[in-house]
Amino acid sequence: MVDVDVSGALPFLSEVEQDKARQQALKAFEQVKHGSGEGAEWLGWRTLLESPNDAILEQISSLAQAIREDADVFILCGIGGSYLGAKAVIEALGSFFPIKQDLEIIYAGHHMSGRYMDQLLQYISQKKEDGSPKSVYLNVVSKSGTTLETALSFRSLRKWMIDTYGEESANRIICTTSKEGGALNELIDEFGYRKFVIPDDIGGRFSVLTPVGLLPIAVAGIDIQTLFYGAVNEYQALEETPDHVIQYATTRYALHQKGKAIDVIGSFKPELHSFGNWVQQLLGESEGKDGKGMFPATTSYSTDLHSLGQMIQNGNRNMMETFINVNEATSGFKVESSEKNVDNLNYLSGKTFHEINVKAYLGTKEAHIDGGVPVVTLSIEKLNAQHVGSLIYFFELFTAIYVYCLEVNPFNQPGVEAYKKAMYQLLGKE
Ligand SMILES: O=P(O)(O)OC[C@H]1O[C@](O)(CO)[C@@H](O)[C@@H]1O
Repeated sequence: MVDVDVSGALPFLSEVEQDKARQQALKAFEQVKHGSGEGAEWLGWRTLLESPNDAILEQISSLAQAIREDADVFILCGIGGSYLGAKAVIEALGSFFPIKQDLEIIYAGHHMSGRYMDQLLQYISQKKEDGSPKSVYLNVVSKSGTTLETALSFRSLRKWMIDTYGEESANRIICTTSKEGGALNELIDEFGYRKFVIPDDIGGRFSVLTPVGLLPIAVAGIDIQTLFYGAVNEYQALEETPDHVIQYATTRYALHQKGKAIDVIGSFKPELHSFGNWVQQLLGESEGKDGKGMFPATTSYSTDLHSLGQMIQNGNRNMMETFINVNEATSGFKVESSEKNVDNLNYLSGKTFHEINVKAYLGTKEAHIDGGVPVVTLSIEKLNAQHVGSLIYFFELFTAIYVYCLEVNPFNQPGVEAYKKAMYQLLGKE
């Protein structure tokens, strides 16, 4: 289970403030549980875990295995919830550096850089060392099937696939979209592309445990059954004993009520950087409505202590901080002893980087609290598929509960349309 430590935030809140917020969080949890809150038709991310569909997990795993055996490159074309969850898990559990001969995952469709597309097409057109062409698979993910960034990139990539592989391209293009509607479904009908369905009752940012996230994650070689059942376990545990998630929601809500406007969400594990980006969308699109919500800012430590650390320590006291910790070391890499000790680092000889990093976390936490920043720490035991699955569901449930505390519908994102409307007008779309 995800562990929650709010002791670094409680000194900033009175008992009355905590009690009031706790009542609101308990009420919000009941709304989620009984589907009685606004937007309850979007609770499919819970039903998914209540009644797991092993057949779909199996289907995804075996397709992923076939792709892994044949592909050199797997392109995931999507934006927002259609790629952030997969990227978060792949980076959390994968390798920092490409392993030779291993399949390469490339992201596309998440911006409109022509230079990126140009270079991507050149890159996938390059021959391998033995002179043979690269074997490329393309997974386009778009619930609406109309998102411009994704659709534009898919148009170019699909053309490249057809030019390169001819009819066989149909076997190499996999579409993940809604059951019906949207341009993608028309292409699927016309060209017979393989299709995975995003359930209607699950919004993009809550979709990582559907084929949206699971196919790319499985293609990356990660055990999706373990990931999924890690989430199922967390779901079951929190239905029984929601104390941890309620504590976090209570604390964050009380701090927001007291005027905190930014939640700096950081980890001392750089492999969790993209996980922070996933949380950022989950919270940002869910809570940022009606003039309410905290700005979710993602940081990666200790790197960002040398860029944002000053601001967090001494800047405007309008922020709180959420640390995401992993208790167990992910490597035993050690500081070696040096005969001459010119750099004066021998006092650390024999210690692991993990041990030093833990001290950096503890020191940072202490300093930030002293500097007036309330701190909450969320911890998982190990960085593996099971615990990352737990963390995913924990954040999903937390988001729903916390946003209901604000009396806001967590599951829509009406504000995203404003830029689209203005952009399409400028582009002359009819
Ligand atoms: O899967 P789609 O429909 O392409 O949408 C991608 C993303 O765009 C948004 O709708 C915002 O425009 C997100 O909520 C979503 O995750």
